Amino acid sequence: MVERLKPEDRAAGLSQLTEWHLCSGREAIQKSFKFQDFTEAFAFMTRVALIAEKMDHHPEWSNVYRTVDITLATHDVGGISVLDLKLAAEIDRIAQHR
Ligand SMILES: C[C@H](O)[C@H](O)[C@H]1CNC2=NC(N)=NC(=O)C2=N1
Repeated sequence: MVERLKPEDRAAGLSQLTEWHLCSGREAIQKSFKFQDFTEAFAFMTRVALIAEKMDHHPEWSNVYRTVDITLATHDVGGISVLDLKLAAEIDRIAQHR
């Protein structure tokens, strides 16, 4: 079972990511993505969904037109684990190759 990260490890991991923020009032990280249009946003979500399923680690997200808001947390440990940092990095990689 994956472990909940200690604050210092969490901060170190976050500093390696671009524009992911700690949520206020909840141990989770979040980032907002904006695309050219709905089709681009949904194509991105489809790619992320396939990676998430492969990792067995799933985002909380919402989509409004061309914006996708993503929150990552590890429900099994009630906080942030290395899986959230890995998925965030994968999501950024996907967003860059659009
Ligand atoms: C049984 C299964 O491995 C777990 O329920 C997985 C599935 N996807 C998950 N996704 C996220 N974000 N957190 C989890 O704790 C989690 N657990």
